Formats: sequence, structure tokens, C-alpha cells
Amino acid sequence: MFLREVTILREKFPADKRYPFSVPALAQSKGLPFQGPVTFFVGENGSGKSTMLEAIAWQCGFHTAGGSVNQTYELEGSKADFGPYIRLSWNRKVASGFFLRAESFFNFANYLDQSVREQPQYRDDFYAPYGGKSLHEQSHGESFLSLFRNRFGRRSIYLLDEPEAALSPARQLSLLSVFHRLSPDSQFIVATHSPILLGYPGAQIYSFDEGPIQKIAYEETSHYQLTRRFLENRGAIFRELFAEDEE
Ligand SMILES: Nc1ncnc2c1ncn2[C@@H]1O[C@H](COP(=O)(O)OP(=O)(O)OP(=O)(O)O)[C@@H](O)[C@H]1O
Repeated sequence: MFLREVTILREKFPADKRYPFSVPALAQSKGLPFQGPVTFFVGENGSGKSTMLEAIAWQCGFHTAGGSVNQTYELEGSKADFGPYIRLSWNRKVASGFFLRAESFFNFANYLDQSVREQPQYRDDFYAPYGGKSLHEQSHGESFLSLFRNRFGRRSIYLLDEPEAALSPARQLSLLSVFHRLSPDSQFIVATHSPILLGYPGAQIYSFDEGPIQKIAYEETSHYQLTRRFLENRGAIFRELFAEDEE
């Protein structure tokens, strides 16, 4: 494990309480200690998970639109609203890693293709870490897994924002086997809504719901509880849901 702690520098917050200082989890927390190689951020939509992940990526020197320290595309787009307001404490500082966000993966695929067009003699070198061909020639899920399987190495920190977005349940399990293979030599910090990913053995889960960020057990997450209830008795859930419509 490399990153030991994120400290939130509340004394540096500006007086006005606009985004990102209006997000309760970010405004009310002091920091996040990391205790293992795999940490998850959970919370409702809009609770601040991506903002925090992006801030960590910015402090790591990764491109905040998604990528690693070596990616130089659209550098002016590499910004993080909350980045200057946190401090990272390391056990051992690592410079290698990757920030993956679903919405900017498309831009990253474009960047890779453009690099190949500009330097066709290095085609194989460019594509090798990503399954040997353009990410646009692979399905959304295939290209994600190409990245996970081929690009992820040891001694790195990986910041993943909803990596499940493109993955079938079976492929989400494949991703967990990548986590298992690479940890504890690498560190993963993952914002997710997936009850499958959250079940990773020994993972630390931080909830961004309701005030300061706090640790939560897997079984206490709404993701686990709702999914479990749904699988055990989805008829009851639908009856409740549709009854609201009829009132
Ligand atoms: N650039 C921005 N300007 C203003 N408000 C923003 C900006 N980015 C995010 N927000 C707001 O800040 C809050 C936190 O957003 P964030 O994307 O961090 O949430 P999240 O927990 O990652 O959500 P989700 O699970 O939907 O991805 C949301 O209310 C969002 O609308």
C-alpha cells in the first residue's frame, strides 16, 4: 500500500460555499486514512465521490480527464476543483498508475489513435498495453478489460471511477481477479455503485452519504441491502414501487 492518507485542508477553504465546498461529505470531513490495497467510495449520486477521486488524481499528477502522468493530451483540461484542498501522505510515493473515468475513456481512445497516426512506426508499442489494437475497435467492455489486463502493472496506484459501467457481472468478477493479482503490490481506490465490486474480500469501504465520510461495512451499504432484497423478493419491491405511482 502506497497512499496512506488524504488530509482535507479545511483551513484553506474559501469563505463562499460554492461547489466543491457545498458537498457535505467534502466540507465536513477531515481526511481519509487508507488501510489496505483496495478502497471503495460509495454514496448516492452527487455525494462527492468523483470530486474526491479527481482531486487525488490531480495530486498524483495524473491527467484528471483520465490517464497517467505520461498522458499529455489536452493538458489544459487537466483540472480538479478540489485538488488544491487536499494533501496526500505516502508510505512510499509512486509515480506510476492510472486514473480511469468512464466518461473520458473515449477521449483517451482518440488520443491513442492520434498518437499512432502521428508515429505509425510505433503502432505496436502504443497499442500493446491496450490489447494490441485501437480501443475503438473493441467493445466498451472489451476495451476496459484490455486496459485492466494489459496496462495495469505492479507498484502503481489506480484510481477508478465507476469501472463497472461497461462491465457485465462476469467481467466485474474478472476485474476483481485483477485486483487480487496486483495487490498488495498495487493500490486501488475505486468509486463504485456495484454490489459485486464492493464485496471484494478485505476491502475498506468509505461512505460519502450523510455528512462526514465514514467507514461502512459491506453488509451495511444500501447497495448490498437493496440488491439482496431485490434478489430475494423482487415482487415485493415492485409492488411497493408501483403502489407509489398509483397513489
Ligand atoms: N464542475 C462542477 N460544478 C458545479 N457542481 C458540480 C461540478 N461537478 C460536480 N458538481 C456537483 O457536486 C456534487 C458532487 O458531484 P460528484 O460528481 O463528485 O458526485 P458522485 O458522488 O461522483 O456522483 P455519481 O455517483 O453520480 O457519479 C453533485 O451535486 C454535482 O452536481
